[in-house]
Amino acid sequence: MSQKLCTTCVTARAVLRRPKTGALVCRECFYNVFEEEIHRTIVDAQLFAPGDRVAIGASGGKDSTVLAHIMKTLNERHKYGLDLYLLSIDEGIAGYRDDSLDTVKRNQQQYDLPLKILSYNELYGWTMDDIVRSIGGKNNCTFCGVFRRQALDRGAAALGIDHIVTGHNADDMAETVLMNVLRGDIARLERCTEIMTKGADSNAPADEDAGGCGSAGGLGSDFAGLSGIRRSKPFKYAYEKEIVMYAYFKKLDYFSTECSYSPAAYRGFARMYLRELELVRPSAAIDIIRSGEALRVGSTVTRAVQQTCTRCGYMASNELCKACLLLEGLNRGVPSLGVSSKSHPSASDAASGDGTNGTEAPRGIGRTIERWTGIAAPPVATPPPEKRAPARMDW
Ligand SMILES: Nc1ncnc2c1ncn2[C@@H]1O[C@H](COP(=O)(O)OP(=O)(O)OP(=O)(O)O)[C@@H](O)[C@H]1O
Repeated sequence: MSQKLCTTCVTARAVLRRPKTGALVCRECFYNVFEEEIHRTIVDAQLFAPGDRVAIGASGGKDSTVLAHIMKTLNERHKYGLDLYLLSIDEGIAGYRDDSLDTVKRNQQQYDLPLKILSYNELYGWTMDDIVRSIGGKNNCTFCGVFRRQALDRGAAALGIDHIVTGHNADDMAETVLMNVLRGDIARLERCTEIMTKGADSNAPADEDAGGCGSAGGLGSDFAGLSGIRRSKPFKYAYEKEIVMYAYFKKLDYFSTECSYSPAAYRGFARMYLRELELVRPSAAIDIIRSGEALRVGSTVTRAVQQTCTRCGYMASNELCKACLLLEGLNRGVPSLGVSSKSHPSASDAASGDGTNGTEAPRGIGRTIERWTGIAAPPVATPPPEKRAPARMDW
């Protein structure tokens, strides 16, 4: 196969078989087609308007690193006229997020984008390490997903940004559809394939739609305006494998270690199921997304009525938003408060809600790409030496 020509340019040697289409392509044609598919997604969904201030949710992982690279590339190439920023949340997980944030700081230099980092500690007075010490290893992803969502909203609002893009990809979307089907969450199923949401997050776990906070540390009730923050997923139709290949061939600098608190989440089962489906039907992820998009939910299905959190003023499905409830439980030493919700998924589900438990690029990525494509991978790119330059906080 390695001697075959690219089926697009019919000139250069093919270096990979696209997982999405099965087409043999050379490196340049792969970059081109991958980037232009994202551009098409953005244009078709009318995600942006000139002058928009857009924050890229940057975790340092493969998806958001490729997203930052592509958003910058397309913004310049197609003159979107966007003001781009990197927005990172430091959950306070020693040995994981501190290392991935080092990657984001390098990305900030590489892409020359302003970076804002907000930490759980400064927002809530708790790091994830503190939370796990307090509650143990079981429900921590619920806290993390809910708090991250709020932290991203808060960071964006503080910067006058009304649009956050995240690196959720086609595999994430398809898994979410499957999970909502499997647990019978019809109301969420209706919304989970939307490319853009405003306020409530269709992927959010439990009552995470509420975002919000109720920090004993006194975040106050300054959530006015946050309900207007848009979230979108330009990688909605991009296959995770192709994102990894793009990062690999472009030698992008990303962090590929799994979160130390990542449990055997329910999403993991959906992911395994999707992988098996793809063996017999490579288009399974896109087909599942399309099915989700075409679904119309009957009027008899009960949908949560959106309210305002009486404590912090943010959107909620109950008197208190989920974040306020969780924080209340932590501060009162009753961490189970707000974790179990009859009508909502378990804590392990929550790991997936904000995309907090996505599949990382496996180690030995060269070997993996070889397995996926059947083509010998080039030598592994070593990340550039760490520069340790201070992050630019020029908001
Ligand atoms: N700590 C964070 N700070 C900012 N954005 C985040 C953070 N964690 C996740 N995100 C956003 O949510 C998306 C999905 O996150 P998830 O945890 O599922 O990771 P992933 O699928 O491995 O993505 P990535 O490879 O970008 O880490 C990320 O691509 C990123 O845009």
